[in-house]
Amino acid sequence: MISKSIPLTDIHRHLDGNIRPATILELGQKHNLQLPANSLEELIPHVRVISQEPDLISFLSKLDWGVKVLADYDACRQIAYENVEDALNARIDYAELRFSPWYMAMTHGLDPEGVVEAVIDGVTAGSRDFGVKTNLIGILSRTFGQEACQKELDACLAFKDKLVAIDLAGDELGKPGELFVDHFRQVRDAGLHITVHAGEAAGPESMWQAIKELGATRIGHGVKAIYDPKLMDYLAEHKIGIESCLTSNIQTNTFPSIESHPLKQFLDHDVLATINTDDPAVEGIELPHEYEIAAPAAGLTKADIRQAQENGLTIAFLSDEEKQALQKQKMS
Ligand SMILES: O=c1[nH]cnc2c1ncn2[C@@H]1O[C@H](CO)[C@@H](O)[C@H]1O
Ligand SMILES: [Zn+2]
Repeated sequence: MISKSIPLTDIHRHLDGNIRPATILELGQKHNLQLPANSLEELIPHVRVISQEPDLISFLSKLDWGVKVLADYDACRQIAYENVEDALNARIDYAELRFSPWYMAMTHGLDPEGVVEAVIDGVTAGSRDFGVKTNLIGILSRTFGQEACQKELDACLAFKDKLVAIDLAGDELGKPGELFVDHFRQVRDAGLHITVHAGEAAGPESMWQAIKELGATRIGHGVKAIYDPKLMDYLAEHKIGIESCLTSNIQTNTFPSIESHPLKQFLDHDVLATINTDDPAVEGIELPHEYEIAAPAAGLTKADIRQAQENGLTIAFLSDEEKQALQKQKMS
């Protein structure tokens, strides 16, 4: 139920949450690192969510082995490149790939700026070789605190012309947005777009804060808005985009089941909500699964799914000309 006449976008996709298990094994062996298993079959349960995790933090721990094998800049370049090939295999026309330089750098003491450069290199080469249009979003991993976030922000801003936006991700409950007001003032000064993970583990107040104090024009997940009618109205009226990730929200136990997911309520309320993956390799899904299996299970009609696909292009961090060019390609 992916419409062939509308560009397929994935605008919430963590590049460092999408490291292939086979690559984790390969890089671990290449760099003589201690892994929890020596075969793919045994490694999978350590790097992939098998059913539902108790909470967001347990879910996020499944991403850790992926970044622990990033022993040098070549490894960062390789996983960035493979991410674009994965996007092609998922039939994606345009991907916004996001990554946290600090999270990727910290295990092996890499320089976050070197990580940003390597990711840009890998994604640029991948886009050229696989023909998928991409943009990059730098992540501040709130989990590691204000100082680490300032370091990764500095690394991102050193390459600000190669990024379209900055995001705040990680432990939303433990590290609230209030701690990052100064960081996002710098992002606004640099002229980058802002999207923030909010209303996932915390409530609607976290989304208000992201919009009003951090300057977010898009929100990652944002599902808790359904408990605040004023916020639902505000999102629709001010065209704040919602980056929904259905399977992720079940695996993090944000919602108990796919049937209870509120994406349809957003669409019925004329909020610009979209369908995305989040961390595909960790979740064991890809974008077609979200469109063809998860979305119908969440109660979306064919028309709803089409609307969500259209919204993806509408809220993408692209110029009008770039959007038209993508649309034109689908028509030819
Ligand atoms: O669903 C999510 N919610 C919040 N943070 C996330 C999610 N998925 C990944 N990360 C966070 O993003 C950074 C890596 O790109 C890491 O900080 C990881 O914990
Ligand atoms: Zn995310």
